[in-house]
Amino acid sequence: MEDTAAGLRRSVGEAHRLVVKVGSSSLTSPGGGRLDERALTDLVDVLAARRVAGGQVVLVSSGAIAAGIGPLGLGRRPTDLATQQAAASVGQGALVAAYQAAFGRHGLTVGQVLLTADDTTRRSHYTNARRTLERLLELGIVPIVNENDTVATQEIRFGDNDRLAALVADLVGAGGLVLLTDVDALYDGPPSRGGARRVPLVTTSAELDAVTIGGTGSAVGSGGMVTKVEAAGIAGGAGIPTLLTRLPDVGAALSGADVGTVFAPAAATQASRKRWLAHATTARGRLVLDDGAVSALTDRRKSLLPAGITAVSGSFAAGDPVDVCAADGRVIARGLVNYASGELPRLLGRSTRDLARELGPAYEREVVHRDHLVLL
Ligand SMILES: Nc1ncnc2c1ncn2[C@@H]1O[C@H](COP(=O)(O)OP(=O)(O)O)[C@@H](O)[C@H]1O
Ligand SMILES: N[C@@H](CCC(=O)OP(=O)(O)O)C(=O)O
Repeated sequence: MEDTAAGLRRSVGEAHRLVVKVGSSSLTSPGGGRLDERALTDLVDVLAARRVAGGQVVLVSSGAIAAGIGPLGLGRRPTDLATQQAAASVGQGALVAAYQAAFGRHGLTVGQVLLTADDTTRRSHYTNARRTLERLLELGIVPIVNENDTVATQEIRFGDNDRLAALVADLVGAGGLVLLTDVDALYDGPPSRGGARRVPLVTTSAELDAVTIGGTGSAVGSGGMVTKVEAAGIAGGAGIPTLLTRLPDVGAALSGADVGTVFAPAAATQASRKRWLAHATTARGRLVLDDGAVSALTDRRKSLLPAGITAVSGSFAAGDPVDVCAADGRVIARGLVNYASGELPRLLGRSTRDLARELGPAYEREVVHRDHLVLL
C-alpha cells in the first residue's frame, strides 16, 4: 500500500487546480536587487507544461520589492514602508512583464491580481476576488497574485505572501498548495545551524513541537519558515495538502519525487465561513470575558452575551471582526460583533432581559452570535 507521504505528494502533483507560491529569495539574484530571469523561466516552464496539459495554476509571486531594488539604485531591501512601496511599484511591473514574456513563449497569457488584506477581511471583497480568479481560470489565463504593496499600510499588511497564498488556495478550492522558497524542505531546526534533518512529512500540528522554526534566512524574504508552516496549517484546515520545497525541485516535486516536506490536510475541516473568520479577517478590537462566559463559549458552544464581558477595547463598527479573550488575555475566539465599540460599555455585565426592558427589544441580541464565532 502506498505510504501517506507518497499519497499526499501524488495528490498535490495530480491536482487539477494548483496554487503555487514563490518567495522573493527564489526569484532574485544572490544578494537580491535583480530578477533572476533563469529561475523565473525554469518555474514558468514547469507551470506552463501543466497548464498546456489542461491543469489550472494560480501563481502567487513575491519579488516586487526585491525586483525594484536594482532599478532604484538602493543596494539592499529598504526597511521603511514608503521606500518599500516605491520599490514594489517599480518592481511589480518588471515582475509581471517577465512572467508574461516567459508564459507567452508557451502561448499562454497571464493576468495580474493585486490584493490587499482588506480584500480578504471584508466578506464582499473576498467573494469578489473569488469571482475574478474563477473567471480568469475559465478563460485559460494564469493569474499572478501579489499583495497590493503600494497601497497597503503597515498595520493591515500581509507582509509576506505565505498566508495570502493559503487564503487564495482556499478561495479557489485548490487541490494542492505548493510553497517554493530558498530551502529545499522544512528542517527540524534552522538549516543555518548545521546538523538539522529534513522533515519529509507533517501529519499533525503536534509533530511540529519537535521542530525549531526560525525567521527568514535571506536578505530579501520576510516571513521565514514560521509563516510557511502557518500557511500549511490554514490550507490544511480547508482540506488542502501543502508541498514545500525550493524552486529548482518544483518539477521533481510535482512528479511525486521524495523531495521537500508535505503537510497533510486536517482530519476535520471547518465550514468555509468559519475558516474565513479565523484566518482571513483582521480583528478591529477585543472583548475580554469572565470565566463563566469562556466556558459557555468553549464548552457549551453558546453565543456571547453582554453579561459575560468585562472589558472592550479598539474601535469597531457593528459587523466587524473582533478577538474574544479570556481574563488572562489569551485569544480564545474570533467573531463578528453585533454592536459598535461605542455602544458596548454601558451594556457590559447586564442581562439581555434587563437591557431589552430598559432600552427596547433590539438590545436582546447577542454581542456575538455563535454562528459568527470561531473558536481558535
Ligand atoms: N526549521 C527550518 N527549516 C527550514 N528553513 C528554516 C527553518 N527555520 C528557519 N528557516 C529559514 O526560512 C527561510 C525561508 O524563508 P524566507 O526567507 O522568508 O523565504 P521566502 O522569500 O521564500 O518567503 C530559509 O532560508 C531558512 O533559513
Ligand atoms: N509583496 C511583497 C512580498 C514580500 C516578501 O518578502 O515576501 P516573501 O518573499 O514571500 O517572504 C513583494 O512582492 O515584494
